[in-house]
Amino acid sequence: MTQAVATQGPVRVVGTGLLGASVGLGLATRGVDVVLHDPSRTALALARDVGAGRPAASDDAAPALVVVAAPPDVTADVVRAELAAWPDAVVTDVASVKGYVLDELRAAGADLSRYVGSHPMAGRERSGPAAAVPDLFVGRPWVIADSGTSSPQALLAVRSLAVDLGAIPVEMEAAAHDEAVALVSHVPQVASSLVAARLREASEPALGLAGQGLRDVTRLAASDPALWTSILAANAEAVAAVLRDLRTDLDVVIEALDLAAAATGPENVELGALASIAQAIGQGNTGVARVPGKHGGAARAYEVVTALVPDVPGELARLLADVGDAGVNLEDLQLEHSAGRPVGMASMSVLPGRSEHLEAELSARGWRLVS
Ligand SMILES: NC(=O)C1=CN([C@@H]2O[C@H](COP(=O)(O)OP(=O)(O)OC[C@H]3O[C@@H](n4cnc5c(N)ncnc54)[C@H](O)[C@@H]3O)[C@@H](O)[C@H]2O)C=CC1
Ligand SMILES: O=C(O)C(=O)Cc1ccc(O)cc1
Repeated sequence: MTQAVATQGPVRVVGTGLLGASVGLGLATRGVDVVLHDPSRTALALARDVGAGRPAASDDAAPALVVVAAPPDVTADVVRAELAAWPDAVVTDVASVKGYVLDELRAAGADLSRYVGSHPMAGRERSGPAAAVPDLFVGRPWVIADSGTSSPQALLAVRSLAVDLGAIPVEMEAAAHDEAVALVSHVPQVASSLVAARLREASEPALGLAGQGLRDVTRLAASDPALWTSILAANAEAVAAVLRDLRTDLDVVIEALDLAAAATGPENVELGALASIAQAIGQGNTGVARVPGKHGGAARAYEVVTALVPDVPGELARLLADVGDAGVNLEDLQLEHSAGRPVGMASMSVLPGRSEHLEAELSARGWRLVS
């Protein structure tokens, strides 16, 4: 049985890569008629194959809604062409930058009453339709950016799209959106890439020491360079402003480290240098505590129970079943593989006060715990 949705088909998805195919797949799964278009014949055929919809044909009914999911640098041109081709359709785009697209549309004199910018804050490090998933947007914020003259009907259509795909609509002006994503998405991407780039010539023994910390910091570094160049260039001013502040902070730490390196011991380090290092780390503590946790609420302090999991099929499932049998709800789970060892570490976050009970239950079932 398909869920009841408010979105009216046909929905036309233009650009059938990761985002477009995920939108198509999510809608098609919920019973909405989706037609697809992409200049890449392979991307189009792959999107069809993953179930994102059917390729557009000349005798198709006019779409009620068009979703443009092309790279940011071509988005405004594509939105403009779609507004012109379908005079009764609402057109939205999912580009990661909103001001740039809106400015170009305004300059071109597009009909902005039928256009609403949007941005689902959900993605993956992989591109293309083969990486599409129908539930990509579930529980994620989806920014709705009024063009300034978007009609209430257009705003409602895009809001419904977000809700039908399981996302949480968040209304925000384009400029405020761009400053926000510079800080929470675009600069983290640059930082992750730059840290990972330092590893290019690392020796094998050095890499063998890598733990979850490096994996956490470099996860985004696997992203597509072409797409991210387009995103960063379209949000250049806001991203560069945050990077300048980051450079100032980096310079303070480098200077303090140079002073520490020049001293013969901690007591001889020039006054204030160690405090600068502690302050940088401490300010990071303050910042990370502000990152919203699961379900969009404030970050919660969980207790963590870590178990060793033999690298054998079925062992992780057995561990999770034992956690369930112990009557404990997992709030989060992280897996770490030790390089060259046939064992992994499963770090399970549980609500405060539940770790002692879980540890006792897992020990009784023969699990080795790491304290
Ligand atoms: N990848 C991510 O995690 C997220 C990406 N976005 C935004 O979604 C949009 C699409 O990104 P992805 O799906 O990740 O990229 P992708 O590379 O997987 O797909 C982009 C698709 O656009 C097509 N395309 C290129 N030029 C086109 C044109 N002129 N007209 C129509 N289609 C064209 C390409 O053939 C390709 O199939 C971008 O604007 C990006 O900023 C938004 C949220 C998350
Ligand atoms: O993986 C993550 O944490 C992301 O932040 C993914 C992402 C990438 C690009 C966007 O425009 C929005 C979301």
